[in-house]
Amino acid sequence: MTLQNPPVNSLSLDFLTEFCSALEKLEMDKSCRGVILTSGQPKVFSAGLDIMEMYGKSPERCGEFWRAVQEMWLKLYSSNMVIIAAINGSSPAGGCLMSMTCDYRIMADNPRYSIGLNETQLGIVAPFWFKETMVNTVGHRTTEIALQLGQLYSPTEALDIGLVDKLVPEDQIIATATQTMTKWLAVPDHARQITKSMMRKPTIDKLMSKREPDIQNFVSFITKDPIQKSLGLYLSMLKKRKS
Ligand SMILES: CCCCCCCC/C=C\C=C\CC(=O)SCCNC(=O)CCNC(=O)[C@H](O)C(C)(C)COP(=O)(O)OP(=O)(O)OC[C@H]1O[C@@H](n2cnc3c(N)ncnc32)[C@H](O)[C@@H]1OP(=O)(O)O
Repeated sequence: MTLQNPPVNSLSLDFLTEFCSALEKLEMDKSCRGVILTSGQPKVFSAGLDIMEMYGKSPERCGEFWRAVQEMWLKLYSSNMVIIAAINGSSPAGGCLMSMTCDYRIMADNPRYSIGLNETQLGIVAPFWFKETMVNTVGHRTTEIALQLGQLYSPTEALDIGLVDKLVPEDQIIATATQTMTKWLAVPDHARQITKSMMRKPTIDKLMSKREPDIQNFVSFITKDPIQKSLGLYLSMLKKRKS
């Protein structure tokens, strides 16, 4: 699957809806046992959640957006398929979350790229299921530091902490992902799928049982004046940096 939402693959409501529907089709297709997730945009895997979906929007619209974010996470994290992330660009916040739901992460070895959950840098807080996905990936202590600082890691740093599994030159990323997929698909599906589910079920069940309160929490948090102000400042910083 190639992410195509120019310029930076930000995760808008429309894009998330289309992504989930495409993933669901593959999940139901018995001939499809694995997916390589990559970006069709230069330099960026995904810029994370579309900040415009959280800025100046009605509570109803924010709720609808958050449900779509939850759905994307649930579909990816609980997929029966082998999902390999071929991270061919920067992957902050929601982009990092998306990468962490995959079974294996291969990143392009380019020091200009970065990956991490940088929410606190925007004045927002990564929700419990973002946090737990990271704990499940890199452990508790590393997550505590990463989340409080809103740390973005270079590919080499990400490899050191286990946030990604392998670095390769960018032009070898799909070939390496394909070789890796062959290895993963050599394991009998049922045994691998049950094992994956055993590892991830507690985190998935927790969000499933708290979906509505999590949406309400998000809406009441994101629509608060100081949070809107922080997002506005961050957006203007992004635009200024460009000029
Ligand atoms: C008490 C507990 C309560 C819990 C409540 C839960 C609350 C949780 C809430 C939210 C969680 C959010 C998670 C997120 O994912 S937030 C998004 C964070 N993303 C970022 O910080 C990334 C920002 N972008 C960048 O750093 C760069 O754009 C980069 C991805 C590195 C690409 O750089 P470059 O190639 O140089 O491109 P530009 O910066 O020039 O960007 C091009 C245009 O795209 C716009 N842009 C960039 N990112 C986003 C985005 N995430 N959303 C919307 N728009 C984005 C950028 O402004 C440029 O626009 P323009 O061309 O109009 O200037």
